[in-house]
Amino acid sequence: MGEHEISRAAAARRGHEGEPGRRGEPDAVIRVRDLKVAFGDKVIMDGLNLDVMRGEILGFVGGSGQGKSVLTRTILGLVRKQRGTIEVFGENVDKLNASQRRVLERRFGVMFQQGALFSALTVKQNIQVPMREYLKLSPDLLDELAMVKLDLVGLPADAADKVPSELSGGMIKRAALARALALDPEIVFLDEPTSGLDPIGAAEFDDLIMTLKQTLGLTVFMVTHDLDSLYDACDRIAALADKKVIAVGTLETMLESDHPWLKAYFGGERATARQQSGKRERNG
Ligand SMILES: Nc1ncnc2c1ncn2[C@@H]1O[C@H](COP(=O)(O)OP(=O)(O)OP(=O)(O)O)[C@@H](O)[C@H]1O
Repeated sequence: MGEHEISRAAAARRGHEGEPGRRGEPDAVIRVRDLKVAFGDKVIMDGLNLDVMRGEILGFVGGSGQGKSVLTRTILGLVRKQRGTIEVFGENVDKLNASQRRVLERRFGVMFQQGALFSALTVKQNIQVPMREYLKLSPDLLDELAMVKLDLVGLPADAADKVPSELSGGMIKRAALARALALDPEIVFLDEPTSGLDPIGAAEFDDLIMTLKQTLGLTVFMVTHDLDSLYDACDRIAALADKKVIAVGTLETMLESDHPWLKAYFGGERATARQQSGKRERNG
C-alpha cells in the first residue's frame, strides 16, 4: 500500500471524505457497560459504565490507585475483565477473532506514562516500530512517514536521529505522541501526558492535542491529574471513584457534584484559583 493510499484510508476512516466516520458506527466509539475488573480478591472496578464519543477529548480523573490505568489497559485488551462488555467502534471486543482484533488495534494509538520510548532506538526508529509491525513499506517510505509524524507533533527534523536520552522531557512526550500516531489511529489513549512537564511545556502539549483533534478528527481518551488540561483541553470529563464512573460531563457537571472526592478535587485551593482566574496561569 502506498503512502497516498494509507492517507486516503485513514481519512476515509475518520470521515474526512464526507461521512461521519464509518457507516453504521455509533457516535460512542467506546462503550463500556457493567465492567468488573479484579486482581485476586482486590476489586478495582465494579459496575463501571462509560461512553467515549467520537471526536471528543475526554479527560479521565480519579484518585491515585483508583484504576484509571487499569481501565485503559482493559479497554486495550491488556487486562482481563471479570464481567461486562466493551464495545469499540460498535464491535463487542469479546466477539472479535485474532485478525479482527489486529485490525482494531491499528485504529488505536497509545502513549503510556513517561513516554515509554525504547531507549536504545532513535526517535525515528521508535516511530517506525508500529509501522514495521503492521505495514509492509520500503525503508525509504518508512523514513518519509516518520518525518511526517515528527513534523505533525512539532519536532524538528534533527530530532529524528537522536535517542531519547538526548531529548528534553517535552520532546520525549512529543516523540511518544508521534509514535502513538504512527498508524493514523482514530482513538488516542494518553496516560498523564503532561506529567513532568513545566507549565509552559504542558500548555503547549495541550494545544498540540487540541490541534490534532481538530485537524485529524481524533478521539482522545486522556488520563490526567492536570487541572489546566481539564479546564483548557477537555470537552468532557469522567471521574472514577468507588469503583465506578461517578460523574461524566462538562466541568460544570463536576463542580455541581456532591460527591466528596469531586468536591475535594474541584473545590480545592488550586482548582478554585484556576476557576477564578478564568485562564491558564501557567502561561504566565
Ligand atoms: N497487574 C496488576 N496486578 C495486581 N494489581 C494491580 C495490577 N495493576 C494494577 N493493580 C492495582 O490496581 C489499582 C489501580 O491501579 P491503577 O494504576 O489503574 O491506578 P491509577 O488510578 O491509574 O493511579 P495513578 O493515578 O496513581 O497512576 C492499584 O491498587 C494497583 O496496585
